[in-house]
Amino acid sequence: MANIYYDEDASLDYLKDKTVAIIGYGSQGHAHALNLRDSGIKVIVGLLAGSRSIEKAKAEGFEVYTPDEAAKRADVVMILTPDTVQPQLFYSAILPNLDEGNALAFAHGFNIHFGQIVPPAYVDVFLVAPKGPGHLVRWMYEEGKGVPGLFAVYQDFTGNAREVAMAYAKGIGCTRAGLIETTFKEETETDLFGEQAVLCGGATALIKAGFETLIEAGYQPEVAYFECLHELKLIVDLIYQYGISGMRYSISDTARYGDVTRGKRVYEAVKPIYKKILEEIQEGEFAKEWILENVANRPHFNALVKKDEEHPVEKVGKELRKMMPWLGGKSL
Ligand SMILES: NC(=O)C1=CN([C@@H]2O[C@H](COP(=O)(O)OP(=O)(O)OC[C@H]3O[C@@H](n4cnc5c(N)ncnc54)[C@H](OP(=O)(O)O)[C@@H]3O)[C@@H](O)[C@H]2O)C=CC1
Ligand SMILES: CC[C@](O)(C(C)=O)C(=O)O
Ligand SMILES: [Mg+2]
Ligand SMILES: [Mg+2]
Repeated sequence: MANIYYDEDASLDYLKDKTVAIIGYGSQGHAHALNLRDSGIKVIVGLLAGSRSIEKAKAEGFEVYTPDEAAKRADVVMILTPDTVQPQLFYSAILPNLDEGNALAFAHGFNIHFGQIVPPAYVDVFLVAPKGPGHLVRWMYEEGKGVPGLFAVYQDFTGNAREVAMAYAKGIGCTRAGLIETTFKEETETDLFGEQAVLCGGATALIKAGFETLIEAGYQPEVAYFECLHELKLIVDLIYQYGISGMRYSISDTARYGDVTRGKRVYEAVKPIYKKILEEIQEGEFAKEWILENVANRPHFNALVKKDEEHPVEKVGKELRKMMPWLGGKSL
């Protein structure tokens, strides 16, 4: 079993008297910056001139510099821009401003693992990857809770990289929920697999396939929405809180029987596809495709996202969610 680290295992002292530069102020960027600051760490933000997020970061009380200036002023530089723009940003603005003994940090191992960023030997290199979307990293921290996370050290120049990484993870709230040590390879491959096959790609595929099946058979779209999308959250909440067996305790035995027998068929259909998706990740095929898609300005990606934005499940959902004011929540 993996060692799992909690608050008492990590010390914020390793970030005391250090300045952390958060480069990028999006989903993860705003959450790391705010949580670290609330944990008593000095944080500055690095954003390109003209960046849309400058106003937000300033309004939330941060000193905002250009990425090169932020890197120059910092001891720890955490890169939280989209993965595909990180190499260009790293070589143009960050690398020239890294001093000996600084730390270069990531929330995902993609660019190091796939060789898109090659760090200099005179810095520490680590990752702290929360296992949750950035907005939840912030909201849960504010509620005194945390999102679990992984950390890995790729390069330990100072001899303290591991302790600094764990301090960083504590500062953003991961050690409240559980922090696991990993490698850049394991984090990168499992994270890509999870988001493609299960969490995002897999879940949305199940929703769309279920919704379409019911609509095509003549059932009302609103009924299909409640059945295949809305209730999924309620079922997953039970699994999240009580495990699969706990969820099965709350559902009817008719549902339980359908779950274990029909679910098995879905499982058998999906498992070989999952293996193929994982292989494409491990062999760098997915990384190459995604990097080249960006070089071409994302034509395939944009077309697929647009098609899904126009899916009837989105149209129905928009209307039905208006009738549930408690879903308003905080804005993303
Ligand atoms: N999203 C998530 O929850 C998770 C993300 N990660 C990892 O965290 C990292 C950050 O991801 P995420 O938070 O989604 O990123 P976002 O897409 O939310 O980052 C947006 C920020 O990056 C800035 N930015 C966009 N393009 C550039 C550019 N070309 N040069 C400089 N800055 C730019 C944006 O500026 P502007 O405001 O001008 O657009 C904005 O401040 C990635 O490595 C990702 O894999 C890891 C775990 C979960
Ligand atoms: C599930 C998607 C994710 O890996 C995440 C929020 O953890 C991401 O890259 O955004
Ligand atoms: Mg992830
Ligand atoms: Mg990811």
